[in-house]
Amino acid sequence: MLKPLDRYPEAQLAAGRSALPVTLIGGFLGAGKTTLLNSLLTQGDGRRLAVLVNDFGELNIDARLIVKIEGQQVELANGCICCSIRDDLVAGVETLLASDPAPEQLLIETSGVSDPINILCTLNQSKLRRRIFLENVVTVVDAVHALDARASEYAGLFERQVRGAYMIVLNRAGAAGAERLRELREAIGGLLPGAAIIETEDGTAPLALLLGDTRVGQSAFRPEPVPDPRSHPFASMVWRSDRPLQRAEFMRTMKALSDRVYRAKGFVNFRHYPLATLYQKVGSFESCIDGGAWGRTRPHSELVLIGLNSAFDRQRIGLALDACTDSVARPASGLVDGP
Ligand SMILES: Nc1nc2c(ncn2[C@@H]2O[C@H](COP(=O)(O)OP(=O)(O)OP(=O)(O)O)[C@@H](O)[C@H]2O)c(=O)[nH]1
Repeated sequence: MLKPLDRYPEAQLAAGRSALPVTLIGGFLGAGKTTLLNSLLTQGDGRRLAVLVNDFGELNIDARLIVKIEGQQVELANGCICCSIRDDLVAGVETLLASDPAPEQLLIETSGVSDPINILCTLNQSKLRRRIFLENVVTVVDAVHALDARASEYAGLFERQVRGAYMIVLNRAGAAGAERLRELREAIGGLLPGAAIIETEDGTAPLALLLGDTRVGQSAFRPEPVPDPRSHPFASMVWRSDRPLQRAEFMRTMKALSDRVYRAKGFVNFRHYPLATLYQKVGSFESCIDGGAWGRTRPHSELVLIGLNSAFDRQRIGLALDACTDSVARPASGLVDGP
């Protein structure tokens, strides 16, 4: 049997060309894509990695959360690489291909609303077609929240993300419980029979497994036609303020906004706290961790918020957050509409 990391040169020879292997990491909003990517980057295997990250919102928070690597990194924000910013995807990959020294592996983290099949079609139909080689398509599934997707407006997106994968990473497996995991495996099996499924907590999958020979590797991109680019029902906004946030009020407000805001992330400035705080929300899960010193940057808050189009009232969300700041007398915040 081939050792997992020996597999790529074999595949490259079989493909009869010298091409950059690409691994796509997709999955729904907050499923754990960045966490998985960081785990892979931290493990490393000696190859020079290039990373392309796409955030759906106007700010690319992920780019600030990804661990530093030796190789190159390109960040794309303000749209989704599967539909609205396809040209940017192709240009981003081109930039990475041209970097010196040349990368030996490209990892693309898609936005949480991306359809992997659509991305593969874009790459397949681009001038890059012969310069890259599809190594793996990994879809990260949030084991706690994913079953809710089946009865939601984004059920179709969930299905396409699973069907488009070569390998499924079931993240937050510990918190999901055995019964939910069983049900989820069954649902995934129905969409992608025989899928290779790895259960993880905090995205800690062995690098060798993701690049290894347990998946059914593909030597060519998929030829299917590009589906309707308007098919995902999500909207985003950025909320900013220079005024300190009252922490308890902010946490209460974010909870109250749960029916409209599914995903939120960003760095915030809590009153009486000297450091930045990285705030993250995925469904009902929230976390606040140390976001580092402000350094020369003036303390401020900057949050990306994403929710279903049908319930996403930007003005109301903005006003609710404004009301959590120290003084509402001075209008210092700015609202920016996302895609
Ligand atoms: N409890 C728990 N939290 C997790 C796990 N994996 C990720 N998280 C947290 O969930 C939040 C979202 O994780 P990310 O890795 O940023 O998710 P993502 O899929 O990249 O999110 P988007 O790119 O915004 O769609 C972060 O606060 C993570 O620390 C896990 O296995 N268990």
